[in-house]
Amino acid sequence: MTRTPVNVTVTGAAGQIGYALLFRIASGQLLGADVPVRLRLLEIPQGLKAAEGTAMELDDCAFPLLQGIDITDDPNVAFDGANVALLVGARPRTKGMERGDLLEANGGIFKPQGKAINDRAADDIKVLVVGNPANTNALIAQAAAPDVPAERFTAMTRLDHNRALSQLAAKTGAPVSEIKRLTIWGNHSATQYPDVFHAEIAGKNAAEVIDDQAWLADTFIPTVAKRGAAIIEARGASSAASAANAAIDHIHTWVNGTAEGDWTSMGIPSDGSYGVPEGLISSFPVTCKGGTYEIVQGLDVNEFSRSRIDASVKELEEEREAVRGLGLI
Ligand SMILES: NC(=O)C1=CN([C@@H]2O[C@H](COP(=O)(O)OP(=O)(O)OC[C@H]3O[C@@H](n4cnc5c(N)ncnc54)[C@H](O)[C@@H]3O)[C@@H](O)[C@H]2O)C=CC1
Ligand SMILES: O=C([O-])CC(=O)C(=O)O
Repeated sequence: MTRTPVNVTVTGAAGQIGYALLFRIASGQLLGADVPVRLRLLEIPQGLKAAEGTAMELDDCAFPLLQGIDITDDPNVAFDGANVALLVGARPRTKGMERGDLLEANGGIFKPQGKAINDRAADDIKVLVVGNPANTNALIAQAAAPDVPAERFTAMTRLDHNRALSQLAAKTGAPVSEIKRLTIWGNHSATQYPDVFHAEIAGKNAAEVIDDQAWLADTFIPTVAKRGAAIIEARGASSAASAANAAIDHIHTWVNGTAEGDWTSMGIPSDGSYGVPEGLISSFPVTCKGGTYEIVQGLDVNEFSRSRIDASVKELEEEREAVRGLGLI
């Protein structure tokens, strides 16, 4: 194999998403079946031993594309020459923790990681933040990386997008492959807005095919928005394999493009489109081509959608104010 390997850094590598993610990256599902990769695993000191165990298992798979694995607790080493960074490791909310405490604890993780990306990553670095609160953690990392183009910092709403596709398929009986142009707007939180008004099911407008406004408002939207909590309730642990799958989808689409006539959802820095204040990392409908993305423009936003997008964006603004108040951005 003559092609230079792509350096993929994964933080929180010893966690449950990491375990579901690394084998798929090493097998070629992230970047393509002909793209060799070198993995850089970042963990906190207590996680290093488990990460070493995972690396042993990766070795035991004898993946032809895997050109090396480095394990470290130093962000400057982990992000050195990184082309793709998956920021998965985060401080989970624990009992009695206030929202401000959570943002502050995550600031302690994402600010130094953003700085290390700024100082060490390759010029073509693409960053996906998975660790919650993903949109605001992405904002913190981005603010600490002033030399990296702002649009390289993205947050994951692809899991929400995939959840919404699946719910629509179950409701209408259409295969997932026939559902296009769905959008998740806003924050990766319970305020997110899964929008079907521009979606198509087998070429027909999804809202018209469903023709059930009450189901959309009272079943579909809350089911998608609260799916993460429902999984935690059922599994006793948060989504891991589906989150890893969505992370693979997010980067794969960003690098390889969206299909003609379709789009996806990504948390990206707003350029002010659709009234979302500039700079907020909010989910939008995007098309990807040649390793870049663009917000889909010109969609009509009806009153029902407007109020829901505004509510989620308001939450993002509050999170931004909170981290600003903490001096994190
Ligand atoms: N955006 C999304 O759609 C989703 C986001 N998530 C979020 O993803 C995150 C990870 O989830 P899990 O893997 O299930 O958690 P986990 O707790 O199993 O693993 C997290 C790992 O991160 C490591 N870690 C903590 N601080 C770190 C640091 N500073 N540097 C490097 N590693 C660090 C921990 O040692 C641990 O191994 C959580 O914040 C979760 O809420 C989960 C599902 C979906
Ligand atoms: O709340 C969590 O940790 C899990 C999460 O983001 C999701 O499943 O969407």
